[in-house]
Amino acid sequence: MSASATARGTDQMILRGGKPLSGEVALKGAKNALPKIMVAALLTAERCTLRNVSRIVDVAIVSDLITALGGEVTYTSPDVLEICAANLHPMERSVLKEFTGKSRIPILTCGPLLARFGEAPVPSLGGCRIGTRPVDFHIRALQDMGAQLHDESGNALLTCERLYGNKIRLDYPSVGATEQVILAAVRAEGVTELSNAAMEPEIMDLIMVLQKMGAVISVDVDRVITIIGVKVLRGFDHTPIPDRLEAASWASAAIATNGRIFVRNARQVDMMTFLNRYRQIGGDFRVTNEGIEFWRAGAKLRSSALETDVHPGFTTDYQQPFVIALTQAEGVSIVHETVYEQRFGYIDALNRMGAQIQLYRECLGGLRCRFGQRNYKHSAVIVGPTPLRGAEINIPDLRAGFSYVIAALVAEGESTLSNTGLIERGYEDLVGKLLRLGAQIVDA
Ligand SMILES: CC(=O)N[C@H]1[C@@H](OP(=O)(O)OP(=O)(O)OC[C@H]2O[C@@H](n3ccc(=O)[nH]c3=O)[C@H](O)[C@@H]2O)O[C@H](CO)[C@@H](O)[C@@H]1O
Ligand SMILES: C=C(OP(=O)(O)O)C(=O)O
Repeated sequence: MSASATARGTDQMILRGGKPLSGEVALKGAKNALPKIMVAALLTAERCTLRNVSRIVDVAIVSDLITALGGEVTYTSPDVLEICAANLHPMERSVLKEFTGKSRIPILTCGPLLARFGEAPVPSLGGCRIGTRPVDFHIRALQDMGAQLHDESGNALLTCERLYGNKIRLDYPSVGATEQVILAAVRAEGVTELSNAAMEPEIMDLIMVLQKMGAVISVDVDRVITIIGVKVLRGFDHTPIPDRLEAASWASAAIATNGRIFVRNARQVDMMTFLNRYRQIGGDFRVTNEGIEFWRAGAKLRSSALETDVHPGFTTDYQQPFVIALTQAEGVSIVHETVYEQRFGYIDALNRMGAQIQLYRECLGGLRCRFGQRNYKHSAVIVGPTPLRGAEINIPDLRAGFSYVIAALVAEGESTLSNTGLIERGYEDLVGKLLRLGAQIVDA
């Protein structure tokens, strides 16, 4: 967050609504790809280069983690990062403690650390508080590959002589657990066949990197990924895929504020499901070789019924910003959140701003969901269009934070958002981008 825009406090932003956002923003490497690719660099002693690196907090956390493990992390230009993990050492308890609760990434070091040192402590993770987010699939998969779990006075430690390939099936296509298995299997002995794997574009990007490093990985039909372990991996030079989640956030901002935003570097192939839904509710877009431009097709937006799902479904991380657009749509919209049990914690504040959103415990959709009949309010019914008015809001998580920014820009009057630092986990230079799009930030 730039110093000027946060003049009211280090973690606060005051926005005045009522003006459409118009102009251009450019995407850099994806939040959900970059940090995992940085972890892949721990699998080799050779130098690795990452380009178009976004200066988001989650990248800074992983840079610090790699440094604390003895790796070298250097920016050779503002967005080019070099990593060399030649002098890596096992994770000490103090390092584990320092990175507890900071992001989702530290657990992905388990595979590389087991491969290099035969031991890896199991970190407690951070990330958005949108559900319980256990790591049981990660641990079970590593155990299936030969790791042993020890619980030393509450500190879980994995050890192994070496990891072995195995047939592993995930109970649910978890992104993190899929990445865990891939990162562990590339240097395991033998073949690993992972079924019910997640297939998100960011996972495919990680696989591209590992293939550049010398790994042998095939992506088969029906969510099966096969990895043949190799003894040595080499360095890589890679430009991660652009952030489709940020692209969808700006697209939602464009139609909610009735503006027009060109998102440079946005890729149609990663966003097809989102683009279809965008068009259904009355958004339009133009795809060019340089990116995608987003705007409203007509004066009014239309309501919709949708369910979040694993890729290629409607990604859960699109959900919160999109809901703000739905508050401006004519009629009744339904959103069934099937990935996280508690991703509607941000709704109360929107209702205070004038939105009419009711939450339900029932599954309001056709998908078989793990949260039905379990007391989680995971379906939302949105009645629109509703004018919004400014409010004081505390940001609970990353995407909720961006959705409140959009709501504040739609609203009449001023809104004070606090805890804006959380947004920096996934959006680089948010204030600069907002200002260039014409947002009215008080005191910026
Ligand atoms: C840093 C990163 O890439 N974060 C993304 C990643 O999170 P993350 O990798 O944490 O999300 P997962 O795909 O693992 O989680 C999906 C669901 O599986 C459950 N689960 C997961 C693992 C496990 O061991 N046990 C278990 O029950 C979770 O509680 C959740 O309900 O994928 C999510 C789903 O697309 C996105 O919302 C996050 O932005
Ligand atoms: C849920 C998200 O992130 P994380 O998994 O890092 O908490 C997100 O990016 O929307």
